[in-house]
Amino acid sequence: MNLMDATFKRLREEKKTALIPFLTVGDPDVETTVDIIRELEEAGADMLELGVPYSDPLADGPVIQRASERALQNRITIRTCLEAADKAREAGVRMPFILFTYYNPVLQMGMETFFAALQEHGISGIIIPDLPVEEAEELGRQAEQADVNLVPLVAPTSDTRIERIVRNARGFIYCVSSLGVTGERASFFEGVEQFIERVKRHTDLPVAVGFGISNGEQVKRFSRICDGVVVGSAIVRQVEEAIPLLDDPSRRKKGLLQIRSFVAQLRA
Ligand SMILES: O=P(O)(O)OC[C@@H](O)[C@@H](O)c1c[nH]c2ccccc12
Repeated sequence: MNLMDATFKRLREEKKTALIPFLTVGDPDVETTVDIIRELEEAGADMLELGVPYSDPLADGPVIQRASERALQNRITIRTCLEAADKAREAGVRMPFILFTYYNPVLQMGMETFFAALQEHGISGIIIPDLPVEEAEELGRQAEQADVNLVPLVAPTSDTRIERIVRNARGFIYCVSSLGVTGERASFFEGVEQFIERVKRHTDLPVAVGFGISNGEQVKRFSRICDGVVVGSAIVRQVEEAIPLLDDPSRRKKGLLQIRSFVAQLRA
């Protein structure tokens, strides 16, 4: 059991749903990312997806694509993301970190090096959206040895493959609420709750939902049936809109508070 598992256990005892933000590391810069991580925890985040910016974010909508472009100007790599995690720990942040990366940067780093680095930096989980299912088994084994949870994504179209996808999962199951790319959504398809219930029948692990969730109403709706709710684009947009404040030392605190209050109202 690692910090992520212990956190889900505590939240279940408290009958609370985990609020799981996603942030692109290095947007607008690493120091600001560390400051934002602290604000997110203060605002009630329970664990955090640390996004490794990537040049070809196929599954991402415009908000996160723009964040990746800004972050890539700072040449952010998996290693810089792990260093940012360390800096957040040094700043007193205690929540579990989930490294979110496309598969290519992992292949470039090499599996052994990648998992050794995750272990060294105390990363509790990884999400790799474009990980081929046939490679998930081997990667799951290496993750298990490093005490890192390989969190699988299950899409509404995964139907017959849900069983196979969740079989060697650890940590939690990430139900993708909608088809298409990430990005705030005003509504979700009719059967989204039934889809989540179907996934829950195939696993004893906590089940979280993400994609499109952008306000307190939607968080509340999914908190009724999920152990976790992921919010990415809506928060990344807050970061984007706050950049002029964050870049101005005299208004930086105001920018950070703007992001914090957005996340706090998601929880309310
Ligand atoms: O941005 P949204 O719509 O709130 O969705 C969460 C999402 O940002 C995060 O989990 C994520 C970022 N990039 C992804 C690519 C695929 C699946 C999930 C993701």
